[in-house]
Amino acid sequence: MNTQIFKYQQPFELESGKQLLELEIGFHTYGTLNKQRNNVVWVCHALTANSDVLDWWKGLFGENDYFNPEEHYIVCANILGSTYGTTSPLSVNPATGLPYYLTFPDYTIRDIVKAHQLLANHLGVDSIEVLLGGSLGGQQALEWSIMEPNRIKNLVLIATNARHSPWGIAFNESQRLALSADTTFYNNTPDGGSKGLKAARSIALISYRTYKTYGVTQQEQTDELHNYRAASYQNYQGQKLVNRFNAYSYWYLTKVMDSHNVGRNRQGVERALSTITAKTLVIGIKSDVLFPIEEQQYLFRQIPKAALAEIDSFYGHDGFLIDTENLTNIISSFLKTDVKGKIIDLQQTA
Ligand SMILES: CC(=O)SCCNC(=O)CCNC(=O)[C@H](O)C(C)(C)COP(=O)(O)OP(=O)(O)OC[C@H]1O[C@@H](n2cnc3c(N)ncnc32)[C@H](O)[C@@H]1OP(=O)(O)O
Ligand SMILES: N[C@@H](CCO)C(=O)O
Repeated sequence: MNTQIFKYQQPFELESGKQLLELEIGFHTYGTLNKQRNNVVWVCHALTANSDVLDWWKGLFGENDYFNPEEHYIVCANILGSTYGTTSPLSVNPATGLPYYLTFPDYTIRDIVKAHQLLANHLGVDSIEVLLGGSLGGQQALEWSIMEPNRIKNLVLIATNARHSPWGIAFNESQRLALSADTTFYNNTPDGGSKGLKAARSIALISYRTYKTYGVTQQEQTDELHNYRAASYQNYQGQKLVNRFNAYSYWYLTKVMDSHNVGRNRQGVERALSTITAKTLVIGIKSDVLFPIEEQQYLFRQIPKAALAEIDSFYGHDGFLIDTENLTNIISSFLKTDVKGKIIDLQQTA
């Protein structure tokens, strides 16, 4: 299915006080909005995905999956600064007639959500039955539920946090060091910084997997002193991202992740989380080293109507994209549950 484009032809004000003169948002919808307007499932995607959620979240989203276009009106929008249809550092700045590259303004998770609110208004989506996202997508979903509590009925937060951690920022900064060490990053060409991007993805991947994942999938079969499998894997994965992404979007998106702090200008994180009215399911992955389980346990304790599920995944953080059978079991039982009190501890239902 092709990406649709929503054009917002007015200045778009950012949290920083800066503005984009024009905004385009790439998005996908599947299914139809029903008469009661209560079948909207809105997906917030993570760092490098796109709006075609039926393509990258198979097993949870699809014709024969729990979230399907037959029953649901599924919406997913590409995030600000990404490369799949939404205004990004590779877009032309109307003020100069040239691509932004590193003159793209800094922005935050709140700006991404604000853009998606414009799209929701445009689509006539005034109530979201289920808002969900993992990782950076979960950060957006959490922000949205605080910015517009009345629009969100059910909230599903997977492998995410309330404020990006010093550990997470350190990983992101290490990736930006890799990007900026590649002098072609300053060439201002669409493929500038490709070698840096390859290194950055390699660094990031270590935080998305675990010691055990590598031990099982990349174990050497011989005593050779060259061509280690783990080394080949890092190169392969780095190049795979270079082939479908760009260094400038990656630079800005890592900075966006660093900015995540639901407590900013809201009298702190706990106060902000206490204002969420959606029935909320928090899912944590026990093997996640980037967004450790303590971060989801914290969300569970602070959000008023919250349930918690902790899952085992062989993959670590990226388990949120891969372990869809587990997610389906947990999310479907949560949505059937009537939350009356503060605590529903689903733990692992599957
Ligand atoms: C066109 C687009 O826009 S696609 C956008 C969709 N992307 C997203 O949604 C982003 C989120 N997705 C992801 O991060 C990933 O795709 C995940 C986490 C879902 C899955 O990761 P994968 O890379 O598929 O899994 P995994 O870590 O097991 O790696 C398997 C790949 O590594 C290759 N590989 C494994 N070991 C090695 C090795 N030692 N040396 C070289 N290559 C290796 C495999 O052949 C396989 O290659 P393939 O992807 O070409 O089939
Ligand atoms: N693997 C994810 C990032 C982890 O949240 C992505 O590339 O979007």
